[in-house]
Amino acid sequence: MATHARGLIATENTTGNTTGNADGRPGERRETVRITGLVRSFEGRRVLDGLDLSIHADEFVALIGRSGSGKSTLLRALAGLDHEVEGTGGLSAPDHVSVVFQDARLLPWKRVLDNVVLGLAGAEAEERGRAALREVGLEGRERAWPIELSGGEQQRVSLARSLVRDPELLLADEPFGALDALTRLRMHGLLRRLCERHRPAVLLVTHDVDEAIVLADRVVVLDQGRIAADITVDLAGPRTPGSPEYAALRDRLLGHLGVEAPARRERAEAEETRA
Ligand SMILES: Nc1ncnc2c1ncn2[C@@H]1O[C@H](COP(=O)(O)OP(=O)(O)OP(=O)(O)O)[C@@H](O)[C@H]1O
Repeated sequence: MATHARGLIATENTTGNTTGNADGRPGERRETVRITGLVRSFEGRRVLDGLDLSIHADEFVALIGRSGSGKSTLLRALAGLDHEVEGTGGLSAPDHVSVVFQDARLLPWKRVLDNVVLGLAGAEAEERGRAALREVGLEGRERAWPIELSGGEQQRVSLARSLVRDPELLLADEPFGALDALTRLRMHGLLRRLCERHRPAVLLVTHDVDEAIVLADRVVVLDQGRIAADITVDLAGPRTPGSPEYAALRDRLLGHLGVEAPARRERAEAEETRA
C-alpha cells in the first residue's frame, strides 16, 4: 500500500490489538482514518452530528444505518468530495483513496482497459491495468466497450480501476446493490480475495446486514449522524447464516436498525404461546 497518509503516519494508535504495523509501534496498528467530532449540516439540519470513527490499516468496516442516517454523506467527506464538513478534532484520511459506487461509472466511449488505467501515468500503467483485469476475472475483455459487459462485469471493472491505484482506503457505497443475488454473492468472494491481497482499509456502505456480516471485521451502525453501535464481527465458525452465532449477530444488527428480527420475533411468539 502507499505510504503517504495525510497526517496519519505519526498519529497515536488507540487500540490494544496486536497485529503490529510497519508504520506504528510494535504491537499496534496504524490508523488509516481518524474522524473526531465531525459535523455536516444541510440547511441548518445536522446530518453528521459530532461523529467519531477510526479505521485501522487493513481493517474492513461495514457501515449500516437507516435511510437518511448520513452514510453517503460520511463517505463523501472521506472521499474528499465534500469540503464543507466541520470537525472539532477533524478528519484524517489518506491521500490514496478509491471509491466504488453502486453504478460502475465507466466512460462509455473508452474501452475496458482504458477505463481501468484512466489518468495513470507511466509506461507500466497498461501492464498494471491488464493485471488488475486478470485479478477480477476479466482477462480477454480489455478491448471490450463498457456497454458490452453485464452489470456484474462492469462492477468488476470498477473494482479493477480502484485497486490498480493501490489505495490505502477503499470506499464503497452500496457497490453490489444493483446486482442480482447470485452475482452479489460472487462479488462478495471477489472483494474478500482482493482485499486480502491488497489490504486496503475498507469502508463499505451497505443496506444488506448479511453482506456486512460476511465481509466485515467491524460493523458500525449510524443513527441520526452518530455512531449508535460499533460491533466487532468475531464469529468462531464459518460466516454462514445457519449458525446460531451468526443469527444472534444478525438479530442484534437488525435491532439497531429498528427491524424486528425474525429470530427474536419467533422467541417472543413462543413465549406468548407458553404464557
Ligand atoms: N446535498 C444535499 N442537500 C440537502 N440535503 C442533503 C444533501 N445531501 C444529503 N442530504 C440529506 O442528508 C441526509 C443524509 O443523507 P445520506 O445520503 O447521507 O443518507 P444515507 O444514510 O446514505 O441514506 P440512504 O441509505 O437512503 O442512501 C438526508 O436527509 C439527505 O436528504
